[in-house]
Amino acid sequence: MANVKCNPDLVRERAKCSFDVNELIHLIDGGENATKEKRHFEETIFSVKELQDAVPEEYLSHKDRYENAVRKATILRDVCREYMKKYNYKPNRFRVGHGVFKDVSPFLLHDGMFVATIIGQGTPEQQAEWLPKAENMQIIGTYAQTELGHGSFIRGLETRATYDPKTEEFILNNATLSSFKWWPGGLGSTVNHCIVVAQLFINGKSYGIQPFIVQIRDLNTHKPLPGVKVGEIGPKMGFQTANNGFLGFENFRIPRMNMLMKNAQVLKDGTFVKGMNEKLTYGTMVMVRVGIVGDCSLNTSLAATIAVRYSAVRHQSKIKAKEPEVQILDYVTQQHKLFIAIASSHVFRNVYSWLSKSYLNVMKDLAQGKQDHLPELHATACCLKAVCSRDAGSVVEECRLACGGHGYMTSSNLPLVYGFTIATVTYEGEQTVLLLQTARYLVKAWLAALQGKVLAPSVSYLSDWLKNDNVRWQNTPEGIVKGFQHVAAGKVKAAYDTIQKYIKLGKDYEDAWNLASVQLMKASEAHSRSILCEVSWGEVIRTSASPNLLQVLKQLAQLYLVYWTLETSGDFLVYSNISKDDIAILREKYEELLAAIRPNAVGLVDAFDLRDEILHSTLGSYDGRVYERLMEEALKSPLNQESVNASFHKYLKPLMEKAKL
Ligand SMILES: CCCCCCCCCC/C=C\C/C=C/C(=O)SCCNC(=O)CCNC(=O)[C@H](O)C(C)(C)COP(=O)(O)OP(=O)(O)OC[C@H]1O[C@@H](n2cnc3c(N)ncnc32)[C@H](O)[C@@H]1OP(=O)(O)O
Ligand SMILES: Cc1cc2nc3c(=O)[nH]c(=O)nc-3n(C[C@H](O)[C@H](O)[C@H](O)COP(=O)(O)OP(=O)(O)OC[C@H]3O[C@@H](n4cnc5c(N)ncnc54)[C@H](O)[C@@H]3O)c2cc1C
Repeated sequence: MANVKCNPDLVRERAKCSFDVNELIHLIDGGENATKEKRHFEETIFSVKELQDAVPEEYLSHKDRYENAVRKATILRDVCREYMKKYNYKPNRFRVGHGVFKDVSPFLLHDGMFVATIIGQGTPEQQAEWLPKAENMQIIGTYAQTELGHGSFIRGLETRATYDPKTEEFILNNATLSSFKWWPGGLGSTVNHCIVVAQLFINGKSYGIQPFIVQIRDLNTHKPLPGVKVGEIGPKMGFQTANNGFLGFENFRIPRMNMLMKNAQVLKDGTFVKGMNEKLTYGTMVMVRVGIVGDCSLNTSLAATIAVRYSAVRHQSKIKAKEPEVQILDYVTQQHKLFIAIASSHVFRNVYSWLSKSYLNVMKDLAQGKQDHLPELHATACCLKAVCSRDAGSVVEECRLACGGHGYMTSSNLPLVYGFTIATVTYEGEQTVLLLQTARYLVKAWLAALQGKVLAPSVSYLSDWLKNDNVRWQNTPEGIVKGFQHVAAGKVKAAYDTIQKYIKLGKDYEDAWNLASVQLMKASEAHSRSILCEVSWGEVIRTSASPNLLQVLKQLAQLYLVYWTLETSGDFLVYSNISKDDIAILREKYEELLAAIRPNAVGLVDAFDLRDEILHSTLGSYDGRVYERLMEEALKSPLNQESVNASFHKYLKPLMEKAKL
């Protein structure tokens, strides 16, 4: 990239960077070798001509766009397969996926959830049967859980799987419209198999929801099998190429062994054998929630790279009347909008790495029959997924707005990035619903703290606070982290007390919970923020890097802490010993941090190492040829391929002539 002829502003920005950009790239990737491998893989993918679109896909019809996405998905699959064989390297398909599809792959659910569910929910025999076929694409699948009538409340799902011991089969039925599966990616026209989450019935008795692997289309003709009604749900706000679909069954029979039986089992005679914990059926969702935190880091880095590079190139208005128009990046308000995006991407990455480790540890425990840490993992994954996805959506939108009118252009790619980022707030558990799951855990933890019990590490601050809620405020990163814990503890206590108040007024527990649920949701958000702050600051101070880089990483981590303290200063005034003077000091600190980060802004986004082919942005390319690219892309519009459009003769001219009469 270094040899590309760049916009002079970007050249100047890069020259003043105080740290080694390559060092940060390697740190993010996990080592110099990992960067080399990543770059070699990406070079290979983006040199495949067939993966490059001649016409921007936004000009294609819905159908053509889908077909083009499937075409590219199959080529990408082949190239990856060959690459993996040749180099024994497991690539990150999600990252290059943004480049190849701009939006998302019609195979996203195959890779992200179908294969993962076979691994997580299948017995060794079932894995041996389906995993090789799924991994080498002999079968293509999705994860079909959500229905028209129910998404959040999965115990309310209506799709039925009724066991027939005579034939040793399950009979699938969707008797009502609301029971139709609705949303699964790839279901529309791509997949031939699904994980169907359905209510199990044996001898008229319900045994809760279970996962079943179901073939829905013929492998040769791709026609829906008899008894299957399947189709696509139509255009959405984003995810246009994900091929989301609907599905219903009528007396559709599948063999008994198609129920994934790692947890619960149905024996030949119809005996139901309970698993260790029925919530393990929800395991794929926990895994994906963890992954989404990582995805939030990537999505935020895409938007930050585009907006920061554009802000370095764009000149508008003046700070001093007699001086030239400034780079918009010099406006402190612009820095306020953008630097939190850079900082958030690092925070999400560090927290993702921490959460993934917890996830893997819990999976190891579960394999040995130990489930003590599962509730803590579930609660942590829920609130982090909810808060990170919401933050990522807000940050991406702020980056888009920070690009003014050009941020509204599809060719900036910011609208698309916003489309797939904001979807993460809803899928894999709607944000409020997940925050309230964490709140259940926090309320239990609070009760345990009141009873003097030892709490799990992520909530032990509740006991500390109970012992001493009068800690002197300190304007240091550690002091701020403590402050966030105080806010969270104060909010948990307030929400708990509110529940108790309603119960004393004669409400039953469930109604009291609902009445207190805004407070519960906010407590859960505060808990999540305290984890984000504690973990990210802890990761940064443990990072081994050169002094120059470490200084910049600490500035970013502090910026995150100070930004969120100021954003939620009302909470701090209520729940901690912060004073108005402390807030004034933090405001000053925040301004100092913006100024300190300013010279490194372009270097920092360069260190995300996102190739132009992944960014897909007229505003964010490495060379900063913003206006040239905007014009080049505009000229690709089909309306610019003719000097006079037919509508002139058909409609405009007659209109003007009528007006003359
Ligand atoms: C960098 C890598 C990137 C990778 C990215 C991944 C790529 C894939 C991305 C794909 C893109 C889009 C795909 C989208 C797919 C989907 O959306 S699939 C559908 C997802 N649906 C949901 O998430 C539904 C949300 N609802 C629920 O999860 C549950 O219904 C809910 C938890 C809200 C409630 O369940 P109930 O059974 O009603 O439980 P409840 O009574 O409230 O609680 C009982 C008890 O159980 C505990 N519990 C609940 N869930 C779990 C769990 N998963 N694990 C452990 N324990 C769980 C809960 O805490 C309660 O405990 P308590 O002790 O009684 O309090
Ligand atoms: C882009 C995208 C891709 C998707 N892909 C898939 C897929 O591949 N497979 C799949 O199975 N599903 C998929 N989904 C579905 C997704 O998982 C659900 O939409 C999601 O879980 C939310 O459920 P819902 O739509 O029923 O929302 P609802 O639950 O109806 O939410 C509506 C409102 O009700 C509120 N609400 C609901 N319950 C409660 C409660 N208990 N307490 C307080 N408030 C509540 C919510 O907070 C929200 O404000 C996808 C969705 C999207 C947007």
